[in-house]
Amino acid sequence: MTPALVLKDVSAVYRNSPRPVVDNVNLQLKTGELLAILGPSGCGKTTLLRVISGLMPASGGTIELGGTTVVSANTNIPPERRRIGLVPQDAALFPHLTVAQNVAFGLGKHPNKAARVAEMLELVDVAGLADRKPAQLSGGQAQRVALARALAPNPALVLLDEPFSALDAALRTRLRMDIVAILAAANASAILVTHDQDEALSMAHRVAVMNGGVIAQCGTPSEVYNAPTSEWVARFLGTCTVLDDTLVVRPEQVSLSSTEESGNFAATIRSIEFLGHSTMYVVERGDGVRLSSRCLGAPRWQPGDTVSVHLAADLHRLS
Ligand SMILES: Nc1ncnc2c1ncn2[C@@H]1O[C@H](COP(=O)(O)OP(=O)(O)OP(=O)(O)O)[C@@H](O)[C@H]1O
Repeated sequence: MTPALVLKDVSAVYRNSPRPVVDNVNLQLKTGELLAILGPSGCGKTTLLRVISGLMPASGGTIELGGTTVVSANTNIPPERRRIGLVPQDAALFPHLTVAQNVAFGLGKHPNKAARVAEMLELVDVAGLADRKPAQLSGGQAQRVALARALAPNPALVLLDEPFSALDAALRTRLRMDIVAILAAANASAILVTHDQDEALSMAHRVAVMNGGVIAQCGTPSEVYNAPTSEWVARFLGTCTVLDDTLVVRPEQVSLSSTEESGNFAATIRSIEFLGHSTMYVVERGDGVRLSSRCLGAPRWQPGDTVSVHLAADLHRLS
């Protein structure tokens, strides 16, 4: 089956930047797949989206959308002809149009405009808000409408640029699974740009971890989290200690007990952070190496206590 999107050696450079901000990026997206591009601020995520959508020219490489070349050395299809739906950070709905009119906006001379709008509003669960203006919507509702507007023309690709960044933490978590379900129901191929590890790991089929303009690693959420290919990726995806420069130890792989057991080693509790569902401890081995340990429930020890530490058997080794 033809991939929804193929990027081959795509680079991008700003006029005043000394080196490419997107540097030889290679990625493929299957139809119906949700790929997260995850990376720290300034790594080039938004620039990559701008190049894919055609808002910025590539300085090199090729881009194919649904088997059609939209960018190459002698091709640069304009944004409006790429069939890409964009969901920006702040919804960016047209303030003077109603919800229904916003969703209808990109439909042009669609034969069943009203029915398509109704179908999209139903899909994102805002059917009762069709006649409201954007100012009368909550942040979460506005993002749903922005997604409906992006999906309405049946785009080849949906780009979501930090779509939850303006929302509070509780709403953000709730909306994540809704958006995944909506994209799946529409069989949409989508790229989600985020700097939030939890968001990328929980929502995407695959995660491309980006750093300094390059894709440091691309894989399933479990591959990038459990089998990082570099110390940088390991650390970016969550708390860890790297033992002997090679062994990646995550807090959930470190268990503590009060009784000595064979294979365990002794350590001293240095700090405690109660997180409600779990407690994060920092423990220090005799040689001064510190490890984080996540244990379910409330704190059982105090700073200064000696505990017996057990490491999981399946620690990942960096090659
Ligand atoms: N118009 C511009 N001119 C010159 N440099 C720019 C321009 N826009 C962005 N940059 C630089 O390009 C780099 C990548 O920026 P980009 O916005 O793509 O990163 P990002 O990963 O999306 O960051 P964030 O998560 O903070 O939005 C940064 O170093 C930024 O300063």
